[in-house]
Amino acid sequence: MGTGTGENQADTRPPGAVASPDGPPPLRAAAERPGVVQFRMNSCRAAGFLSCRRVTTGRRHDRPRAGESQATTGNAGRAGRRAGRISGMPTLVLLRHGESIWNRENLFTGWVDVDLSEKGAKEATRGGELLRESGVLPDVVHTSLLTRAIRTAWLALDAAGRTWVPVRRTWRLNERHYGGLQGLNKAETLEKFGAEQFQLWRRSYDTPPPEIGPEQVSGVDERYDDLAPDVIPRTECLADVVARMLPYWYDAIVPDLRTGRTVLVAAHGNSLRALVKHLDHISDTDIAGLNIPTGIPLRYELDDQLGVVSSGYLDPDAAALAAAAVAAQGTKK
Ligand SMILES: O=C(O)[C@@H](CO)OP(=O)(O)O
Repeated sequence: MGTGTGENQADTRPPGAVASPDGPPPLRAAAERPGVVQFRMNSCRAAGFLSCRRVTTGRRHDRPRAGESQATTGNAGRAGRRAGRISGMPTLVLLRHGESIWNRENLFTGWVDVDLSEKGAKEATRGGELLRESGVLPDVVHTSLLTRAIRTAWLALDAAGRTWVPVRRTWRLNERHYGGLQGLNKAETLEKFGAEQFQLWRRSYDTPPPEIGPEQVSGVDERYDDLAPDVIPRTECLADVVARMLPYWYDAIVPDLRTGRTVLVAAHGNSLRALVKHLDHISDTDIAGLNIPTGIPLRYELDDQLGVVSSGYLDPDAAALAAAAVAAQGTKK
C-alpha cells in the first residue's frame, strides 16, 4: 500500500487502540450527555432512518485530543469562510456505497469484496450530482479498503467535479464482518433462524453472528498484509465496529474537519451506522432502528468543536424510501 501521497494508507494498529490517553470519550446515553444534539427518536424509529429534526440539550462536543490547540480550532472558522463553502462550519458528508451485486442478490456481504451493480454505479454518480447541486464539495475523502466504497467515491467525485481531491483508505471503515453469515441469503436466513435471531445478528448492538473458522480467514488478500493476523475479525457486532472505527475518526477524520475541510466518508451500511451512533449519541438500543440507504449523501454541519448543529440527507424523500427497503431486506427473496 502506497503512503507517499497520503493515498491508500491502512491504519495497522489493533482495533480499539487510541491515539492518546485522552482519546475517545466513552459512549453514554444521550440523556446523560448535556450538549448533544439528539434525534427526536419517535420519527426516526418509525421511519427506520435518520430524521434531521433535532433538539439541542446544552453544550458538549467531541473534545479535542492532546496536542489539539484552540489555535487549530480557530483555523476551522477561517478556512470555512474560503470561497466555495456553503457556510463557515466544518461539514462532514457520509455516503454509503451504491447497491452492490450482493445487495442486489440479498446476500450478507461484510468483508467479501463484491463490486457495485449497474444500479449501484448509477446511485454513486447520482450521489455526486447531489453534492454538486447542493454546493457540498468535498476537500478530502476517506474510504474503506473495499471496492464498492472505493468505486462509489470515484464515481461521486467524478460527478461532483472533484476527482483531484486527496483520498485515504483504511480497513477501519470496512463493512462490519458478518462472520458465518457472509454469502447467505437474508430471507433464507430469517426463515431458518427466525425473526428474533435474525434481527439480533443483523441489528443488535452487541450480538455478533457466528465466527468463521480459522480456515476461512483467507490471509491471501494483500490489502490486509499490514495487519497482524489476530486483528482481522472472524465476526463483528456493531460494538466491535465502533471500537475499531473510532481511532480512525479521532486520528484522521477529526483533524481534517478541524482545518475546516469538507470531508466525505464513503463507506458501508454498518461502519456508517457506527459513526452516526457516535455523532448523534444514539443509544445501544435505538441504533437497531437505524438503516442507511445506498448512494444518498448525508450531510452534517458541525460547530467548531465538532458538535452536530444539523444534519440531513441531500434527497430526504429518496432516503426515507430506500432506508425502509434496507430495513425490509429479510423479507425479500
Ligand atoms: O450484508 C452486509 O454486509 C450489510 C450491508 O449490505 O447488510 P445489512 O444491511 O443486513 O447489515
